[in-house]
This record gives sequence, structure tokens and C-alpha cells, in this order.
Amino acid sequence: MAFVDPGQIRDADAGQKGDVLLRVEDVSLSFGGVKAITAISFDIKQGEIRAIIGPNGAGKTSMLNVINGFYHPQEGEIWFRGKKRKALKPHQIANEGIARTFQNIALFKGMSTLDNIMTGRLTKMKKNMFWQAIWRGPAEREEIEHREVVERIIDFLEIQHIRKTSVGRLPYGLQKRVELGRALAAEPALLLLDEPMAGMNVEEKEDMSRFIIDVNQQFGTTIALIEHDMGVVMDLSDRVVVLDYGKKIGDGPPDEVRRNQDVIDAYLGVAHD
Ligand SMILES: Nc1ncnc2c1ncn2[C@@H]1O[C@H](COP(=O)(O)OP(=O)(O)OP(=O)(O)O)[C@@H](O)[C@H]1O
Repeated sequence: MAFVDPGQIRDADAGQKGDVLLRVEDVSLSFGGVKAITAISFDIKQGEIRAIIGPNGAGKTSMLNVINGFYHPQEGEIWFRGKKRKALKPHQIANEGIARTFQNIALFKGMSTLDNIMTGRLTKMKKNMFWQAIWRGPAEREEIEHREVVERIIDFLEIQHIRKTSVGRLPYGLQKRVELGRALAAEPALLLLDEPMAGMNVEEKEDMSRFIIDVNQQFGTTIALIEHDMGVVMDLSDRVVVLDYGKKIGDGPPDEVRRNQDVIDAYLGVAHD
């Protein structure tokens, strides 16, 4: 099963570690008169943890929304696995191997942990309602396979004890972990995490950091994340891109970005020209 075999988790098109997996090229996005993103370029390499940081309103979530197809930029291109991407819908982009979590948890609160994570398998399900209606055999077999993957994710994230619990009754930190599980269930080539540690206490943040590192190392999943906690970002990431007022002001390894004067100014709120 792909989920337990790190060698198989990446599909054949995913390329080698260090290859460019996704490239954002000269992307601009406006909402009416508001320029959320202005001529931004950067890449995300196979196998890395890439952080996108910046002060409030810098354009981070807009950037994530462009990458996963919620927004289509007025200018610029997105290249994925060496091909220029057409203006696809979010579910088509999910089918191509990009999964994400959200700033405000977007789970089905009345459903159990297990069922929520199962919904993450939808992009992988081949046997549809038609099959289920005329011949249950193949559909059932497929369901069992999906269920096995989901159970392994539950073990991996150490949430066996809440597998039957309604998600709405779980503490916030665990809900975030379930949301991570649902994204993992799609076995993505690129996992986008929008503030995975927001609202967590120190212990929950440490747990989540550990799971993010484990996902990256054990399954080779490429991860791009937005995070406000600088300590976490600098510890976790291989490279950091910094946005401010919709523009890119820094890009590089954490140590380099930390010393970048434009980045320091942006975080201290130094006035712009
Ligand atoms: N759907 C939208 N309609 C209009 N303006 C928007 C929309 N989404 C974002 N914006 C604007 O675009 C700019 C960038 O917003 P965005 O949410 O991407 O920033 P951010 O860096 O993620 O901020 P935060 O850290 O506060 O979440 C802001 O000025 C915001 O008001």
C-alpha cells in the first residue's frame, strides 16, 4: 500500500528530490482595485519544506489560493511538474496531486475523524455510484483498500483514540491534526498547509511540527506552508519566501532570510517609500 511504502508514495511523474515541482512565474492577482499579489516568482522543489511568510495582508493566503486553483491570476503562470498549468478548477488540481488545509478548519464537524479522513480519498475513488448500484463487488473491494490507507494515516497521526469521535467535539489541536490526515489521504505530491499551528499551545505546536517533518521525511511529500510563528518556520523550513504588501522581499534558507534587512523592516513595521 502506497501510504506505508515511502518509495511508492510519490507517483512516477513526481521527479527527483531537488527538481522543481512547482514554479510560480510573475504572478499578479487583484481584487477590484486591491493588488493582493504583484509580479511574484518563486519555486517549490521536490522533497522540500517551503515556507511562505509575511505580515498580515501580505498576500500569503492569496498565493496559496492561486496555487490550488481557488483564484486565477490576471497575470503570470504556474508550472507544475515541468508543464504550464491551464486554468483548472480546484478539484482538477487536487486530482493532479495538490492537497491543502485551511486557516479556519474546514472539516465536517458532525462526522467522525475516520469519515472526515475518508473524504480525503474521494479524488482516488474510481468506482462510482453506478458501480455500487449494479455490482457491489468491485466497489466494496475498493472501499476496503481506501479504508486501509485511512487506518494507516490514523495510526501515523496517533489519533486512534478519536477515530469514532465527531470532529466538532475535539479540541482545536486535534481538529487540525484530523485536517492534516484528510489532506494526506489524497497522497498528494504537494501539500499546502495554511497556518497549521494557528491557535495551538506550545505542546500542540511541537506535535504538529513533528508530524509535518515526519510526513516530509518518511513519505517524501513536498510541503508549502504559511505560518506566523517565526520559531516554527525557521526550524521547519528548508527555504522561506517572504511577502510584504503583495511583493516578494526575500527568498532563501532561513538563516539568510533572517538577516535580510527588508524582511527585518517589514516585521518591525518600517514605513514604505
Ligand atoms: N477575496 C478577496 N476579495 C478582496 N480582497 C481580498 C480577497 N482576498 C484577499 N484580499 C486582499 O488581498 C490582500 C492580501 O490578503 P491575504 O489574505 O492573501 O493576505 P495574508 O498574507 O494571507 O494575510 P493574513 O496573514 O492576515 O492571513 C489583502 O489586502 C486582502 O484584503
